[in-house]
Amino acid sequence: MKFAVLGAGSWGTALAMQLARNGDTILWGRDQAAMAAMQQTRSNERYLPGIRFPGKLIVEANLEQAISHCEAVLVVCPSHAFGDILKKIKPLLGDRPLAWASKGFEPGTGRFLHEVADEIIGDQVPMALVTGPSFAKDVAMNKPTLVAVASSHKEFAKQVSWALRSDNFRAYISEDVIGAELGGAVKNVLALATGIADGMQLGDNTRAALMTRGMAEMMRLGEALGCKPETLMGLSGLGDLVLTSTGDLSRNRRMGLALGRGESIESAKQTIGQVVEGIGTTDEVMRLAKKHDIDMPITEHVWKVVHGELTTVEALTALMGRDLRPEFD
Ligand SMILES: NC(=O)C1=CN([C@@H]2O[C@H](COP(=O)(O)OP(=O)(O)OC[C@H]3O[C@@H](n4cnc5c(N)ncnc54)[C@H](OP(=O)(O)O)[C@@H]3O)[C@@H](O)[C@H]2O)C=CC1
Ligand SMILES: O=C(CO)COP(=O)(O)O
Repeated sequence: MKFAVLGAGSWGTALAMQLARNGDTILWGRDQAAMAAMQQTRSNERYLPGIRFPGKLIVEANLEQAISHCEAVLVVCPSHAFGDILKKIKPLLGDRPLAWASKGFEPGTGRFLHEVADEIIGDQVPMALVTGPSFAKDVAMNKPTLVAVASSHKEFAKQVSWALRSDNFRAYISEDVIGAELGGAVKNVLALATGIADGMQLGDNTRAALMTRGMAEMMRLGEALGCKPETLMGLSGLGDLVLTSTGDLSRNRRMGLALGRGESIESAKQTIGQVVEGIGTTDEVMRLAKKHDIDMPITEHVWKVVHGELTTVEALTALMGRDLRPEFD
């Protein structure tokens, strides 16, 4: 199946490279000059410097051309741009199936990306999402990686997983779309939390505690939303939480590290220079937690730090001072 990958940031480029290890794959990005440079150097020097594209990766700066020459579309943009891109491609899509690999919620509404896709594209075509513990750089460098492909269309999920499959890449399929999306979003907030703790040099015990109790928050919210617990304990939940809470390639973790050292969000954003989904996701997870009356203290205190209501030290003191309770309710 020939994919057009829409979004030529680090993850779109890495996924296009992975697909191109198996066959012709189109990579589209909105920046004409950047796409011309990619075609010339056969690499994405801005986001993945020094890593050369496979021969079967086709660089395309024209959106209509990209879609008309593909059999399926994979959208890999930041979550805030997801709805806009879908509106743009809807008239071009025809009966081509649609996948995405963005992680997060629609800003301002807290809607899952599959809800946004359902509203804009409807049941016109099969849809799937790719998620799980996968740093773009490692995938681009062909390091062994496992992801999950979630879809209510089992056949399309299988097609996506086969298109991605290689000696160093495996994609497991799942039918739990909400669970897969929830894990990939909430872990961004928890990567901020563990990053903050590490930036404050609180030590290994604190990181383990935040990951474990953060996982409990994810499970509580997941239960309220009807997710399968095993999805959250799998690649798209726990797997991605471990990766982004411990791996310094994570932009969310690096944002947390900066906040923990006392830097501002704006200055950390400048230094990171790429999308940090967790800042917006914190708002949307809090919105969901309130709507479903779920206690998510770590998320709540990350929210308070991000919004300047508490310093990192005050947030730590408040979390450590909570009433004692059973580990499992
Ligand atoms: N990087 C990673 O390791 C992983 C990322 N993800 C997820 O993938 C998504 C994309 O992240 P990533 O590629 O890393 O982000 P980057 O910051 O590396 O790149 C973002 C890309 O999106 C493009 N973009 C931004 N707004 C629009 C728009 N309105 N229309 C079209 N393109 C747009 C940017 O274009 P321009 O360069 O012109 O600004 C840029 O190419 C995020 O949701 C992220 O959480 C998931 C798994 C792994
Ligand atoms: O989702 C990711 C890896 O699975 C990337 O995480 P960051 O967005 O924190 O870099």
